[in-house]
Amino acid sequence: MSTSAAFYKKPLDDRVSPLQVTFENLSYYVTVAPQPGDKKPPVLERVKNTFTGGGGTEKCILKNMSGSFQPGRLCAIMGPSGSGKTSMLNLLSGFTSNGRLEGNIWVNGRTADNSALRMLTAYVNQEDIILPTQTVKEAVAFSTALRLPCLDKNIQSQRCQEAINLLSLEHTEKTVIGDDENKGVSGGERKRVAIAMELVTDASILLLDEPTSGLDSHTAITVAKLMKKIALTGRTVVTVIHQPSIEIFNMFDDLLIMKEGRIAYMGEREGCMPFFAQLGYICPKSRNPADYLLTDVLNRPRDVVDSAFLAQESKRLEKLTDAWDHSSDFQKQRENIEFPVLEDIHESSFKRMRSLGTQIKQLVIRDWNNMTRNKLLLNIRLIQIAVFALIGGMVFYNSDSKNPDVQSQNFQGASFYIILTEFFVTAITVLNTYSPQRSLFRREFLNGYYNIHAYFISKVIIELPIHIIGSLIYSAIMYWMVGFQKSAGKYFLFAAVAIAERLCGFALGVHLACFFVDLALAISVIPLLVVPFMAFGGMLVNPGEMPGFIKWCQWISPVKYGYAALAINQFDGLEYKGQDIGSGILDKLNLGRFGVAANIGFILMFSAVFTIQAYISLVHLVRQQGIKKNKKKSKDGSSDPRAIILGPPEDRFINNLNGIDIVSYAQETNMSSATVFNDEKAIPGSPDFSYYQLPDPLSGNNDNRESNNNNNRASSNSKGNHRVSMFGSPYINQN
Ligand SMILES: Nc1ncnc2c1ncn2[C@@H]1O[C@H](COP(=O)(O)OP(=O)(O)OP(=O)(O)O)[C@@H](O)[C@H]1O
Repeated sequence: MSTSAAFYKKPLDDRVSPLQVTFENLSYYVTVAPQPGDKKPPVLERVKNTFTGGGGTEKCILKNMSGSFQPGRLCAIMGPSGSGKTSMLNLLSGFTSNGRLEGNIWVNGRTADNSALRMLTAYVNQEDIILPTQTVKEAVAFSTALRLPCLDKNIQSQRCQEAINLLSLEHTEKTVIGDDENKGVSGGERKRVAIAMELVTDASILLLDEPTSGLDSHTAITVAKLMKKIALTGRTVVTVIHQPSIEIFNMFDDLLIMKEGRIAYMGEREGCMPFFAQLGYICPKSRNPADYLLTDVLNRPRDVVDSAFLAQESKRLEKLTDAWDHSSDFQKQRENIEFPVLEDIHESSFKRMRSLGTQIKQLVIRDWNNMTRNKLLLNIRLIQIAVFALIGGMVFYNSDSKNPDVQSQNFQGASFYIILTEFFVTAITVLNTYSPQRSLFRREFLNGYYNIHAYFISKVIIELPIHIIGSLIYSAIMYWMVGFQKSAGKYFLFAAVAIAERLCGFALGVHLACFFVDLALAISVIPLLVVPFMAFGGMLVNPGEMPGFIKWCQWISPVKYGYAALAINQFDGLEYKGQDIGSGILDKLNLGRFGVAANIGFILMFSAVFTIQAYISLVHLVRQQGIKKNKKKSKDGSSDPRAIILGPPEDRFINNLNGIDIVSYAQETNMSSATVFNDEKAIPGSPDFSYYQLPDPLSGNNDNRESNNNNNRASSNSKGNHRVSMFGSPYINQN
């Protein structure tokens, strides 16, 4: 019998647990918008779809894929563009956020759902989104501090340095990552930083999407060598690659060749070309096998219009993938699935999230650096505050010296102006700043850097003081220039309203940034809020004179509460030449029965509502929509994906071992230790035998030992149950 585990070697790095990924009948579907020419559903259904977002047609991205990825080996996923390589990697990493999944993915024989896969894998995706203002060392240290399972600070910094050295990034340690506008590290270095950031997690499964794309050939080879080096430590390394050079191609241990969501070949690299040769595709000696496969064998001609020829090509390609399903190499993959590595998965294999306090601390430090290094943005924000205050101050300058009518009009105008600048300008500024960080948040969240609470709280910690200081500067300039009432109490209430409106604008900006995928879309939605908020703001039209059926809208406008608070604050007790003029004006304004403090309270309530909405939008952003959930329960009844992974393998795989000569199986598969059976066939010597140490395949030690005294292993079972143990604690098979 040959099995997948034949590939398995004891890891060289004792931090690594050998994790084998197997998958069976994996199909993945997404819903796409209805295409022109699609049959239209009945009217009622269309109306329902408008609200539910349903109604699209289902598209199959991956079709019935079965196979395995082995620990200690480097596997390349190759295939023409659109063949489903990235989708496959997204499924393996648990990054898939929508669609429907059929089939199973197992890690060491345990069902793994999206969240389990995210905890077990490190994923370097194509975009390698890293905060541009971080230096190389800061980026790697940030990942280490938040994701390395070990808490010891010295070990953390040692591990961070190890990763930097391994990726030859020492000379760029202090260089910023940069972006299109501010040049930082090169494309290849950036790619290597992204790999280092994942490597420090000590994850035993490393997935990379096109890590060599856009790199010169020398750097591409360096990255490929590095992947090989990582695989040799015992990790399972899977990479999507486009058109590798012959040198890189020869570094791969295994290949998964895909065509239109199906497997065209999966197995050892050496077996690939003979497999295709057998189907009549013989690679000329002068050609790079990867080029030959991707251009001559698997590619559908794109520039041909002859429909008969295209139909012929479709048939040819279908035959090719059908041939895989009937091949002996496919049978090997089936055996890998049926007889997986069953080694225990330990807690240490999970990426561990730090405490909330540590997450907040790391995020606050990073955000602070980001803000202070982004000097231009910071300066513009400060200048903006000063300019708006000065313009307002000049337009409404010395209003207290004017006659009562002008004074009243100016105070009302100034109050409205303050609300517009503090509320709407802040909302737009925040939206512009936060919207681009959306994808960074999504990537880091899904990669297990931090949770939503930590992200949220850190943003508030960083932004709150800035907005409060901003409003204080604004109030200090504007209040005295306009000539509002000279009273410390009134000044502080004025500042409190400005702060509350600014916070409300901040919360609205964050909400819009989290809710809309696209910044342009979010900006175009802002007028839809601004105009009604202004119309019902209490200044443009007298609230008492509005038509009854629409009057209530004033109560859902944060502008109205701010305007009312400022107007009441100023007109209350306002005198002209010793005469009270304020009460008359307030009566005419019809601003409602609430006082200044109550109005401030309402503005803060709006801030809280926008904040909650922002939080819900963030949750929505990372929510796993529609993906099949892990319904399986662990043996102790838990449906927690972590408990399932830490528990025993599925009965199916244990049962598959029944009746098999487990000792020769383990020897054949190079396992260093195996087996406890109350089954005479499997037991060398005594029927009470409980543990058998096989020769270590790496040390070449052939001194087989029999032992009865290993307490961690099974002893004979009084009930006569069969016990099977591969590398770990025994699992009882109730026969
Ligand atoms: N969420 C989705 N909605 C609609 N179509 C999708 C979705 N995800 C993937 N696809 C489609 O599935 C196919 C496979 O996409 P995928 O990105 O996995 O291909 P790929 O082999 O990685 O391509 P490339 O080499 O060009 O990156 C493509 O036709 C793509 O348009």
